[in-house]
Amino acid sequence: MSWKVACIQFDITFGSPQENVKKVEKLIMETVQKYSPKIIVLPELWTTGYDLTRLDEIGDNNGDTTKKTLQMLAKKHNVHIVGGSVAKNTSKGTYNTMYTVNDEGDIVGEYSKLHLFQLMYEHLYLQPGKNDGLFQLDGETCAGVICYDIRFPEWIRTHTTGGAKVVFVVAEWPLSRLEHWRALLIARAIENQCYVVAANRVGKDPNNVFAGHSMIIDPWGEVLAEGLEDEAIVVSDIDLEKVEKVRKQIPIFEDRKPSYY
Ligand SMILES: O=C(O)CCC(=O)C(=O)O
Repeated sequence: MSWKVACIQFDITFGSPQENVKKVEKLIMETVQKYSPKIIVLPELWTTGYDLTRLDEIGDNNGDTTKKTLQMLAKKHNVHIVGGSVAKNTSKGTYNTMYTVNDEGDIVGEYSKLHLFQLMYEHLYLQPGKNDGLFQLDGETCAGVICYDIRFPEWIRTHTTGGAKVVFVVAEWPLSRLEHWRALLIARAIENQCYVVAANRVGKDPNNVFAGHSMIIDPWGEVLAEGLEDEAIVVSDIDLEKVEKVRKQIPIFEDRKPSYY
């Protein structure tokens, strides 16, 4: 199985869902026209940005509007969409939630960020998720995680021991820690012998400048495509058979000693 994947890295208008939805509709159309990808990946909190103090007002009730929008776009353009994440408002609080929709418009994945990033005050405004990020696309097991999650190798390992061959990462990662972003993503790909497909926003908000540098990394740790710090579509083909090849060459999953860890 080979897929063309496209990460759309763009600047998010702070606290303005309507504007951001319009922009994403246009960007998805352009991406499909230019590259015909099988999968499109969006960044974290792409409808609101980090306007955390106003999430009650600008978050999405149960994610309903986001789900409808992504379903409509996936069907219209015949593309799977790993829909970044949005603020989902519920009676139990607000979650930072990723929806994945297949090209038939079915919601195949819903994951709410588990590790909340205290440095950006997420723990004061958001609830941690309780489910894993595994989902199926074209019969292949994939996983989705959100930004700070990549600092927790045990979490990503849970997904790859659960069968994931591709780990999608969606983020609003600041430029000041760009080298952490790059190193952590490459390490997660090497240690799990999986593809890592990571979409990060660019631009700035009142508190941060964001790094961009969306990356597509193969199971050997080679960077197949990488953005810079401006708006871009980062595209590569990924061949899922390479996961098996690398796992045979250095059989990490066979050689693990989980009873000692
Ligand atoms: O871990 C980091 O340095 C950045 C994490 C982050 O920005 C986030 O989770 O939103």
